[in-house]
Amino acid sequence: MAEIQLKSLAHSYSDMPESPDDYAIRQLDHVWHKGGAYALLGPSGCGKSTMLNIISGLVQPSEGDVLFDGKRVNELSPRDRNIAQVFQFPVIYDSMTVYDNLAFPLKNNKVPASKIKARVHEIAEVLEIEDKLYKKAKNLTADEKQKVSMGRGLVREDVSAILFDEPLTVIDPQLKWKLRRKLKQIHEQFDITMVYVTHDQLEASTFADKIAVMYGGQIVQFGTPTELFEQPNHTFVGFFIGSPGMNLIEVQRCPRGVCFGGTVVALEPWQVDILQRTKSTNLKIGIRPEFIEVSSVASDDTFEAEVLDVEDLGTYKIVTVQLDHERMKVRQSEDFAASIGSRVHLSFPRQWLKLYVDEFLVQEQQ
Ligand SMILES: Nc1ncnc2c1ncn2[C@@H]1O[C@H](COP(=O)(O)OP(=O)(O)OP(=O)(O)O)[C@@H](O)[C@H]1O
Repeated sequence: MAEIQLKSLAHSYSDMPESPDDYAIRQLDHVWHKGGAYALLGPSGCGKSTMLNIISGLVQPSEGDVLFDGKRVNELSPRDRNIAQVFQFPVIYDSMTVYDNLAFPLKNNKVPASKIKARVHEIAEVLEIEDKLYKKAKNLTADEKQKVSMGRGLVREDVSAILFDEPLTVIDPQLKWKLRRKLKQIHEQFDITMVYVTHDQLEASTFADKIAVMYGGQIVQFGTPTELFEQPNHTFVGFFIGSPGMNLIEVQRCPRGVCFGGTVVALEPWQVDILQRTKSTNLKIGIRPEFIEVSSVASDDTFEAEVLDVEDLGTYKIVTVQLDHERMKVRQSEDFAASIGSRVHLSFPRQWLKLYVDEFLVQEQQ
């Protein structure tokens, strides 16, 4: 097990990158700590697989260093890095039995036969495939095959880390949840550094203690699921995490706050202070649907809006409102009764109203 550090890392698939857009990974520093359960979450094409392949050694980064426990491994082959990688599709030998598939990485490493037997049985038990051990792999279902693929990664006790690249893509939706729980349990039992790539926020937050959100070749936030929800560092995190995502509104500077259309939103003095010191005109405010308060009566700090739509999701409602020329989503309890076309009064609790300059969160200096 190792701490994996990425230092000034960048990667371009082009031989002659000319602009930041030519990079699949833009320069970043990051540490995956020893024994952590991490998810790497982001949309298609943001650079997740590239990052995993750089860690495992399948791809050589064009710039920067990969360090395992402080030692540079850029020149080491994937095999010498001792990384196990589980891909979207099972990588197993169909003609071999499940037992031989699991034993293979250990035989390769010259582990004594008695040790191999004990370890293969231990892993098969954890993955609940003990009764399949002496079956040919080709006779297994897709999810059983993927379990064997995972088992081949888990069976080696000397691995630095296990990297999962969307490992549940081929798995039946009902089994996905079970396998995710299994992986989490395995992590707790074996205490291995695990990095799990996915574009599914639910998958990321059920597996990982901390999630790295990737966007445009950068890690825009690394935090717990709660931190990503309550304090999105970047507009993309606000938009991508949550269902529906954060309401984001383009705004201009106004005395004591910001405005859009004819609406003026007051901000905290420290936010106004920072606004006055920045030149950027790329300004947004963000608030999650869960944090907007709705009332039928107006008060000093409320904004009048029209109800455009009410979507009943069984245990709660998602209400679409129009404030000025902006549409916003608001999450309300089941007993929300205002009808479409009626007027409601919104308030934005200050602690949940975020200000973004150039897409990044403006934070109070401690
Ligand atoms: N071998 C390659 N040669 C050239 N460009 C590549 C190669 N592999 C990936 N890319 C490009 O690098 C960028 C990042 O791709 P990558 O596969 O790392 O993203 P991803 O987040 O894993 O996407 P997905 O979820 O679709 O697998 C994309 O623009 C992609 O087109």
